[in-house]
Amino acid sequence: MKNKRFFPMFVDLSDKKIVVVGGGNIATRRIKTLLQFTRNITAVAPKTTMELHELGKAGFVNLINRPVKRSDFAMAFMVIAATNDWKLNDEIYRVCKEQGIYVNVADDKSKCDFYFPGIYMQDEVVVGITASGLNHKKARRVRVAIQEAMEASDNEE
Ligand SMILES: C[C@@]1(CC(=O)O)C2=NC(=C\c3[nH]c(c(CCC(=O)O)c3CC(=O)O)Cc3[nH]c(c(CC(=O)O)c3CCC(=O)O)/C=C3\N/C(=C\2)[C@@H](CCC(=O)O)[C@]3(C)CC(=O)O)/[C@H]1CCC(=O)O
Ligand SMILES: NC(=O)c1ccc[n+]([C@@H]2O[C@H](COP(=O)([O-])OP(=O)(O)OC[C@H]3O[C@@H](n4cnc5c(N)ncnc54)[C@H](O)[C@@H]3O)[C@@H](O)[C@H]2O)c1
Repeated sequence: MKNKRFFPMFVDLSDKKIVVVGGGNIATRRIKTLLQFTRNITAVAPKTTMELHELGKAGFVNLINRPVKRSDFAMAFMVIAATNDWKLNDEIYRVCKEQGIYVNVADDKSKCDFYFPGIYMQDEVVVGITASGLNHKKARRVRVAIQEAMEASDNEE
């Protein structure tokens, strides 16, 4: 093991403010995942994917179309830095650490208070898989294996 193990905390996000910085493919994918847990998401980016633009227009996400500002993090519980500018991602990391906000920097696993897991959900069951930041392909493989096993056992019933 060349990395720390993170505790799998299952947390109620529905009443907490989440700020996603960036509006590209990664931000869009993570916002779609988070929408299964909360509608309290603010995304800040000068440019967004069409899909995120539509989610903003439909009112699922509070979309702010401009470069991020420090004040965007006020009252945030969790921040995801998913811009294509590593210096900006690093600055977001430092601001969040100063303010005690949980932060995930999508291009640097050493700057994550939490990792994004591979997720599978079925009714009341929520499966979250991490490979401790060492192997996202393995996290995906394990998630798919569990998903297939659960679906196969349903079909047997
Ligand atoms: C599980 C999953 C959840 C999700 O993202 O939804 C996830 N990554 C997934 C996919 C994926 N990731 C990457 C690609 C691009 C193609 C490729 O390279 O293959 C693809 C494939 C794709 O995009 O399709 C590239 C990548 N990922 C990270 C870095 C930076 C670094 O390692 O430092 C870079 C290089 C970025 C760069 O180039 O700068 C970092 C992280 N990615 C994590 C999670 C965290 C814990 C990982 C672990 O458990 O080990 C961690 C550590 C932190 C975090 O981001 O939370 C999801 C699979 C879900 C599923 O299918 O079930
Ligand atoms: N963790 C993972 O699983 C994973 C996977 C692939 C890539 N990445 C990393 O995630 C990051 C984003 O990747 P992508 O493919 O979504 O990039 P992208 O180029 O599609 O999107 C970048 C976004 O950043 C926004 N941005 C730029 N400057 C900004 C500013 N000042 N304020 C707010 N937003 C700003 C842009 O408007 C754009 O929406 C990259 O650093 C990439 O290396 C992470």
